[in-house]
Amino acid sequence: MEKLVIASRESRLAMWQAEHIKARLEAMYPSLKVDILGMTTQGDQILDRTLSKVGGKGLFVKELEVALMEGRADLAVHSIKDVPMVLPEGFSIAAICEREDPRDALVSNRYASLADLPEGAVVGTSSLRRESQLRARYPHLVIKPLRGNVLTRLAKLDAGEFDAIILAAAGLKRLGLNDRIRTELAPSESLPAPGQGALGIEIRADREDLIGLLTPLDHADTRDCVLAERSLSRELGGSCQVPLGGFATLSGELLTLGGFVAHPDGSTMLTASASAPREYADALGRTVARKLLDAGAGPLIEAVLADGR
Ligand SMILES: NCc1[nH]cc(CCC(=O)O)c1CC(=O)O
Repeated sequence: MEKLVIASRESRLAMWQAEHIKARLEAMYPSLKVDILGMTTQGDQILDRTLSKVGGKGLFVKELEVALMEGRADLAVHSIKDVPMVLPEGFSIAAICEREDPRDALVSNRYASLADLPEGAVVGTSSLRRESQLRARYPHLVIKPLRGNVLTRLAKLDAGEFDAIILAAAGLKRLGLNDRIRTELAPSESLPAPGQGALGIEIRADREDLIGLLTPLDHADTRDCVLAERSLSRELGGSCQVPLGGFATLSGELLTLGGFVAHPDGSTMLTASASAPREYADALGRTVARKLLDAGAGPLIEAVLADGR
């Protein structure tokens, strides 16, 4: 292989991520030339509605998959949290790379922590997961929708539309915007999204020629955590339409997964967790999902989906 093409969204964060993978590949394989094919996805274009209303995660990856299918690109670099839990037929994830900070972060020009936000303070987020957790723990706050890429969201905060916004710490850190983070939210306060902070490399399933090349980019600890988180989400029909979180950690060879499902208004919040040896990551996700379903997640999910329609 002399040349590889990476398909990427064109946002600053997506481009940073594609450049990062390009640099790692070129460092490993000095004779390899890597190009980046930037493209706009529907998820980048539709900005006036929340993701839960326009059909969710697939919107950020579909155009990239078409490029893979048509042979215009060899691999697609994604934030794995934007990748649907069930890939379309004919695609596979060849590597899950080492995770950046998985936590959510509070960004504000006035307040240093969630606890400092006064009654009626306006917090921007369009993630039902973030919204439900804020509403459950801080019912005195006003949550307003905020879409667009990371820089657009920061610009809206700076324009005074919000007292604070919640973003993934990983995106800010990758863009060198660490100094915008006022506090990282502990997972007990804002449980991250399945896969948050990790990159996934997608290829066409028939491109076995790429597997060996990409395997060194795979990070086993991250992969096992993310597999458990994604298995939980998949089992609950995970999409952006239902507030749901999943976060796994490794301690030695033991994987511990926590998850929640909530009503967007924060009135119901079901939580569950379990541990298992890391080789059972997928089963662990199903176990935690089962516990949530036993606690009533099924009817809750049905009700949330019915409200959204
Ligand atoms: N939903 C958009 C998205 N997809 C991935 C990230 C951040 C980087 C990551 O989680 O890897 C973001 C922005 C955000 O949630 O603030």
